[in-house]
Amino acid sequence: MVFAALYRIYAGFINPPQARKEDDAIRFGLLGASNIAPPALITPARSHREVIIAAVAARDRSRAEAYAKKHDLLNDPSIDAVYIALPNSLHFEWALRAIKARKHVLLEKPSCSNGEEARALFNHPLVKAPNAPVLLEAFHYRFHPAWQTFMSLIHDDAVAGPVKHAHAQQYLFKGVIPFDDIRWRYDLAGGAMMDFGTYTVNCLRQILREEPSQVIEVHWRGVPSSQSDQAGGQQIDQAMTATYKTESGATGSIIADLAASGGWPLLPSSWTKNIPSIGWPKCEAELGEKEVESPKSADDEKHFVKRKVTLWNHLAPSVYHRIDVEDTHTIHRDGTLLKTWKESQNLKSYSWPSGDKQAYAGEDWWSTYHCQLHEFVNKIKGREGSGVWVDGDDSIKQMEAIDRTYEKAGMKTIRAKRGISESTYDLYSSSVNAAN
Ligand SMILES: NC(=O)C1=CN([C@@H]2O[C@H](COP(=O)(O)OP(=O)(O)OC[C@H]3O[C@@H](n4cnc5c(N)ncnc54)[C@H](OP(=O)(O)O)[C@@H]3O)[C@@H](O)[C@H]2O)C=CC1
Ligand SMILES: O=C1OC[C@@H](O)[C@H](O)[C@H]1O
Repeated sequence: MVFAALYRIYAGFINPPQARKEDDAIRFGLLGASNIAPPALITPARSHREVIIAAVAARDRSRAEAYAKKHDLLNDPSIDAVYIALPNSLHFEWALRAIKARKHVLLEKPSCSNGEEARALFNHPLVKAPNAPVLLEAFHYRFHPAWQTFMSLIHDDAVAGPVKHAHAQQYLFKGVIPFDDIRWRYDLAGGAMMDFGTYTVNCLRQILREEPSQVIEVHWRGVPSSQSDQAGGQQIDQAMTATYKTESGATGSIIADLAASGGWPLLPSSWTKNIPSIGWPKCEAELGEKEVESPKSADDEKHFVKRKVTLWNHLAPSVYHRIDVEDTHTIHRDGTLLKTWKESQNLKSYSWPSGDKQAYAGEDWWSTYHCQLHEFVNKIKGREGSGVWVDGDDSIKQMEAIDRTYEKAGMKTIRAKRGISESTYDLYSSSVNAAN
């Protein structure tokens, strides 16, 4: 098991097999010499026949050249698609510019700074037009078979009742993110909710298949005062927890902590509060009871199943993950409980099950980013693909859910300030006018 995991790390993130490139491969340009581009695009592109990383644009030419050299990038002006891994506050502007230039866009999450920008971007006439460039918010985890298997176990009508509660959590050790990181900058639309929080809310929306429209409670922790000046005052959330309710009455909870510490067992919390700690990343769904057809019950009896499904490590499942399914069975007669038992299974899903519609050429070592790139290319090439996608309406609703959470946290004015800047608004309105 350990060797298999090491191999998946090596092939997926360090040294994938080099593919021979097709003549009509998509030529990507990178916007920003970012830390995430190597694992998210440059490495998966190495083993993709139809992707070439052709150029990198950075604020400083020598930095772009050094980055291109380090990652062995060609310099080619004929770009078909761009990968935008800039600070969050620049996503809207640069996605708009790229779409205007008719480039396909792989846009890092969160797609924009807020719902206002997301509505303007994803409803833009150039994005809605027939033959518009492909625009995808990079929720990479959704493209991996582990996530899709998790989804099918939750939404399997044969045994699964309605989702009653969803939970998602992600932690990073305190100290992992440097002091001057973009995540701690209010002016760059940083914050825990914008970063890890955007995944956890996205997971909730996927599990619930409904919007977490009501925010019940939010707690957040700001950056330490030593850091708050550069972060933009006490306006940046280092961690956030929130609970939600949907229209149908289902509930959800999230934990997003970019600097986790304390909570060590057996030791007083005053000793450990500054010691980095970690919680496992996981997503959980608790489903309502479902009556099932069953050979285990007599004619006058009813057989119910209540399911709970947990996916451990949804964010990097190609390294390791586990899906725990716990089904609680009950047999009733005339409303009286006769018998109850539990059935548990642990599943893994590193590639699509054979015979599955989605069982294309994926390898066990494909990272979430590789799976995402595969679908992005399919979309550009007009192929059916696996059917997994993140559409514009989804990305808008996602940003609106983040907005609601910040508003409930009492950070409404902060969110409003993150609105579309004047110069970007000019770019936006001129491109809308040109498209109409
Ligand atoms: N999908 C995933 O797993 C991950 C996604 N992300 C997302 O990717 C984006 C980038 O994150 P990350 O790679 O960690 O960030 P980095 O700080 O490593 O990269 C951001 C890049 O943006 C450019 N940039 C332009 N303007 C500014 C500015 N004012 N301040 C700082 N940088 C600027 C810089 O490139 P240059 O100087 O070359 O112009 C910089 O390298 C974020 O939106 C983040 O949410 C991040 C990590 C993981
Ligand atoms: O998207 C992300 O995934 C990995 C994290 O380390 C990072 O903070 C986040 O931006």
